[in-house]
Amino acid sequence: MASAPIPKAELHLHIEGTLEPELAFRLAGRNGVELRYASAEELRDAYSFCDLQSFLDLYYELMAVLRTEDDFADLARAYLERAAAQGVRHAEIFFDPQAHTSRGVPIGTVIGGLARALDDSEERYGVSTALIMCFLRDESAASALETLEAATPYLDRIIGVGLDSAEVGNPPEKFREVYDRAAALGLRRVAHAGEEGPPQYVTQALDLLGVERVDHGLRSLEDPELVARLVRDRIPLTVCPLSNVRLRAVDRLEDHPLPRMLAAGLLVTVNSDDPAYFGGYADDNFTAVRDALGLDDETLRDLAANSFRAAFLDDARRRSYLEQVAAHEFG
Ligand code: HPA
Ligand SMILES: [Zn+2]
Repeated sequence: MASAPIPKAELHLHIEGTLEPELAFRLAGRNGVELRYASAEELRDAYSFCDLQSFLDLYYELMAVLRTEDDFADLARAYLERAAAQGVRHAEIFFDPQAHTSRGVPIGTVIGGLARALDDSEERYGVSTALIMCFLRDESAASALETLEAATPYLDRIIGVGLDSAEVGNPPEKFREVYDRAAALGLRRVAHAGEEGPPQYVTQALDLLGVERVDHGLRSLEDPELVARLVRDRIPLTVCPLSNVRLRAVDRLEDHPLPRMLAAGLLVTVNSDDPAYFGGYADDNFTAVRDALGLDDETLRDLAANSFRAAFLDDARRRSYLEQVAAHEFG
């Protein structure tokens, strides 16, 4: 029998990116939303991307099926069930409120639905959770501030803020004020940087936004001083290998810089980003890098341990999860 997947935390996961074509069709039917695809198979066939923007276009289009609290709860439950089967014990989940409020779905509907699924996640799936609210960087700073204000009644449900969507031309400095405000509210801070954007965006995210973790961060490797800083300050990078190949940040998985990042001493984690679109959930990403890059068991154990080292967990929980990683037996 194949051994169980290694216990891991997932720290870079967009809940809207877990919308599988079959669920999209089910929700479209329930809500009377027309999709411009005849079937789930036809939709799946459209999942071929040449860059981040070509993916984002479809990602935002399909969100039209998400309308009610039940929709968001069903979406999150479907993810948590799959994640648990892939060894995920802790998930820090991104969501994009502006992608819903701009369609007339109130932020309370989004957070209420997600919270319902997360509330019994430990009991049902054995997965502890947290929510990270992301701002769309191709929207204005004023819109991000309004979104943070609209979220104030729900801050007990939100552990931190993030920054996602179209990166190039939307540098971190644009969001300085909203990140200052988030920090004042006691929120943790992360941001996508260095996925398609230059290493200067990673430096800005650290210097101007005060991020504790960098999402993607691949292009940091172009700046040796930045790499030295990330190593010295133990800033985690949440790397998403299958996403990088599908969005052409990396040509082939065999060419992925993950081994170079590990060799440089970076605190790297492996995550699925938008698994419904990129061909795999958390353990699928672990297996894919193992096979393509020839990673040995102890490297996989280190990656899994890094995921808990980089998570927003209290010390007792972190220790308990790290013990599970240390005790894992590979098949
Ligand atoms: O990988 C991503 N990058 C930027 N924005 C996103 N929104 C969902 N996934 C992503
Ligand atoms: Zn992402």
